[in-house]
Amino acid sequence: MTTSSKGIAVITGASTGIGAIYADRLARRGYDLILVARSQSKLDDVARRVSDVTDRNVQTVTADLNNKLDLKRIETLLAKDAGITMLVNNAGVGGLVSLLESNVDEMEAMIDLNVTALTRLTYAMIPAFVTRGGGTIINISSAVAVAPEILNGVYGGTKAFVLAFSLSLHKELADRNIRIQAVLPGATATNFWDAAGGSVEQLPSKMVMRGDDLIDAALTGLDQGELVTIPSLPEKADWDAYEAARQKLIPNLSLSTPAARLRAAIVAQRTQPSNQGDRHEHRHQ
Ligand SMILES: NC(=O)C1=CN([C@@H]2O[C@H](COP(=O)(O)OP(=O)(O)OC[C@H]3O[C@@H](n4cnc5c(N)ncnc54)[C@H](OP(=O)(O)O)[C@@H]3O)[C@@H](O)[C@H]2O)C=CC1
Ligand SMILES: N[C@@H](C=O)C(=O)O
Repeated sequence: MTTSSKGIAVITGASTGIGAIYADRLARRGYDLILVARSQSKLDDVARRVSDVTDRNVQTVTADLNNKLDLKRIETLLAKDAGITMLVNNAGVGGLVSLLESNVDEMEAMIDLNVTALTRLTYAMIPAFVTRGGGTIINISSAVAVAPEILNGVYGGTKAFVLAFSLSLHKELADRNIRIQAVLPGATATNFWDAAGGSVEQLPSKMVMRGDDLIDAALTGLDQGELVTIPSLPEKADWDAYEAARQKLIPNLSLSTPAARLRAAIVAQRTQPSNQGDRHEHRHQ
């Protein structure tokens, strides 16, 4: 077991699933841990298991990140505890059904957790990392960040936010010795599916990754310096090509004139005699 500490990793959503496996793997890599979730008993189980195997210091903090006061408590912890060197923004919930089948209040709660809590925790963490000269943030996004057609659209939107936010953080903070990684898991065998009202059993097994494989691949991506890690993607070149296509758009996303492909139609509309019929109808309504 590693004896020298790499500092403290704070993992949100560490009571089950992906977060609990991060706890195990990061402790084995020499991190002490602060584990955050709502369920104290599940956090205690994870903490006991991990500290038995690794001898690392593992603390637990119960917090509902949908609750403003609880969230503020975790923000304060991140800002104040000088031992923290890593934040894993993992807590999240999903949705599996379409707009017409889903409830807008549940969608709002999902945005509060997947987007607002993650954003506020990052805002609390970054200035502390800047002051201390560095740190690492791992943001758990999802494959649906780039494939929002697959599950519930609000869920995909929240995970697209996590990806976009991570790309921006990387650009802003690379020269501050702050590492950012966005992880985009595909379907992973955790409680996520039941919590979202479905079942992972309904998916073809060849699409579903084991949690330990997912986290080991994601941490290997981190070791290899990846900004974005899609654990199942066979060819990194495919992501690089996607990213290169996006970068190619950037110089043309804000220009003073409409594109030529649209201009001809605009000119035609503007040179047509004004639509007197419509105005006439309108006047007599
Ligand atoms: N499983 C999958 O197929 C995929 C998952 N992901 C993402 O991975 C992340 C982890 O999910 P996963 O491990 O699969 O699912 P789980 O349901 O197993 O874990 C979710 C974790 O988040 C915690 N959590 C949920 N709501 C809150 C809350 N309001 N406040 C604090 N903690 C909360 C849960 O703990 P507690 O209930 O104790 O609060 C639990 O520890 C999520 O962000 C998810 O979107 C991304 C792609 C695929
Ligand atoms: N990424 C998974 C969920 O978030 C999926 O692709 O099913």
